[in-house]
Amino acid sequence: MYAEKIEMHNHNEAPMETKSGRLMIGVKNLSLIFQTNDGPVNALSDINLDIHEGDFVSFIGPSGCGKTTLLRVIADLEHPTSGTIEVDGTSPEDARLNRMYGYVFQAPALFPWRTIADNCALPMEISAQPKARQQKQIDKYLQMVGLQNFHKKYPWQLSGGMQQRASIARALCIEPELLLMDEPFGALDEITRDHLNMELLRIWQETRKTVVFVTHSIPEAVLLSTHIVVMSPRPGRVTKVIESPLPREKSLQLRDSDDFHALAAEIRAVLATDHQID
Ligand SMILES: Nc1ncnc2c1ncn2[C@@H]1O[C@H](COP(=O)(O)OP(=O)(O)OP(=O)(O)O)[C@@H](O)[C@H]1O
Repeated sequence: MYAEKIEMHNHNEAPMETKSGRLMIGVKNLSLIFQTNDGPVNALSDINLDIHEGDFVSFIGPSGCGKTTLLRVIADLEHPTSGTIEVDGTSPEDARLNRMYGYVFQAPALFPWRTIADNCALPMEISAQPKARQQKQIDKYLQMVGLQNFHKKYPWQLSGGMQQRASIARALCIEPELLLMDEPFGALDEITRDHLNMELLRIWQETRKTVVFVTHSIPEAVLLSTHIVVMSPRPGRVTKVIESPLPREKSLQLRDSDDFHALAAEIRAVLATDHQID
């Protein structure tokens, strides 16, 4: 079953017991300083965060607050300067080697010379999965994202939204425990974005993955998330973790509800405490 809690705790407090579900990501007193020619950049400062199995967690905050950096630390693409992070009880490196991650970027990052099916196959080719298994996974996930008739097309023959759906299918093909998504719909028009938000919610319900999602959009964070991590810049800190009171099963009409507006207003107020959202 899904866990129902995410907690932010201060340094001296032990992490709180979870009501249910296993701890997928545990971050303690984590800081990250980039050394640059212009001097050190404090990208993340003293981050404490617990994310549980089945949660849909969004990171929101203004440009430069460290959302992508934190996602990359989870994915073992960056390493903390101090503090610790565990992913399902292991290091991010072990989690990466165990293929726990599916990563979806803002740009679909599909190879133009490969068909959609062959793009989806790539991570499975790298992990030397049998061809029959690759085919089964490609069929399953292209169907799930509504691209069952596009196996043989090339990326440039698809719209931006379809390309992004293909990149989600590619991430899901290796059956990752964790889906890490960095502003995946940021470059899309609003109508396509609405559609893909609903698709993503459906896929999340179907697969029961844990999702960590970076966004600049308050409505998107409210619509999608079970928990919203509000971050502030200079240095990047977690200002507040808000647990959503909205149901897990959602429709676009929910955006007209009082609960939706109240949650959006709460996020806006937290963001406004130390900065303006860009
Ligand atoms: N490889 C790097 N080397 C040096 N500084 C970096 C590096 N990557 C990120 N930074 C800096 O770290 C800070 C956090 O960057 P990050 O990209 O994580 O922010 P963000 O919240 O994701 O921003 P955006 O919303 O614009 O994508 C910024 O000041 C950025 O310039």
